[in-house]
Amino acid sequence: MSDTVETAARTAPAAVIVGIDGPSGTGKSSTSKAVAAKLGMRYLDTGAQYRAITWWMLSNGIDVDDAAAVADAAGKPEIVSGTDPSAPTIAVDGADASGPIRTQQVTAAVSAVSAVPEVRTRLTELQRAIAAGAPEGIVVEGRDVGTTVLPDADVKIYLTASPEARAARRSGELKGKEAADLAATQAALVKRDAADSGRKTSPLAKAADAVEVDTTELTLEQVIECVVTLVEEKRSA
Ligand SMILES: Nc1ncnc2c1ncn2[C@@H]1O[C@H](COP(=O)(O)OP(=O)(O)OP(=O)(O)O)[C@@H](O)[C@H]1O
Ligand SMILES: Nc1ccn([C@H]2C[C@H](O)[C@@H](COP(=O)(O)O)O2)c(=O)n1
Repeated sequence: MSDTVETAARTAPAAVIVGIDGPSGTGKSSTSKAVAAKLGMRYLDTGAQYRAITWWMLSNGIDVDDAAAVADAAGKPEIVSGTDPSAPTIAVDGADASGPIRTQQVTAAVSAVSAVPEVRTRLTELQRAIAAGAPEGIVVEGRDVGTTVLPDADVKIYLTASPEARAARRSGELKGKEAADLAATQAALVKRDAADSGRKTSPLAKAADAVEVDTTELTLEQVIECVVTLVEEKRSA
């Protein structure tokens, strides 16, 4: 090995794999993107993949409450995630799906689709392949990353926040009439958490070895700093 190559090998940061899980509105996406961007890592939003497959089911007339029909179709759409944290992308059968996957219709249907084991098997395989192909390291966010997708992740974080704080954050993103209905936002959020935590296959859960961070009283910057510190400690260990 030449001196230059040897020095590079010694100084290059290890390819750390980070899993960030937690309920809706706890700050997973904002934190994961910022941490990945700061540390030169890739970023994967697994929720966007569940939303993408749900959008495809709805667009193709599949009854999302018919688990057998969803299971039969689970292998059909091609889902491609772009993992640049400053411009993450999601495409279904070659079409940009980043807008359509954020509609209320998709949000209301995604828990039913993501409870179907065939859907989870398909997307878990995809997520593992993406993580394995990231030599820079990757921050993967979702609901079951630490427990199921990447149980050997180097750093596992479980974000929480009170339902009131999460609803207020979500309402802040909405405009006009929607923003006024804080109670409805909170109720929808709590309902989705219950469905995600209560499903049989790979429910939303904190991994035994995850670090829990309650973000209720923290600014986003404080949460990012906390996670960056944990990842840097792991990288230099
Ligand atoms: N610690 C925080 N303090 C205040 N606002 C925050 C904090 N963390 C995130 N937010 C804001 O809350 C909103 C939801 O954050 P984000 O989308 O990152 O959550 P999430 O956990 O990924 O949600 P979901 O699972 O529904 O996608 C965003 O508007 C974000 O800017
Ligand atoms: N690893 C994951 C990620 C997401 N889901 C499901 C459950 C969520 O309600 C939905 C949307 O996720 P969000 O965009 O709100 O992060 O996708 C899951 O089951 N497993």
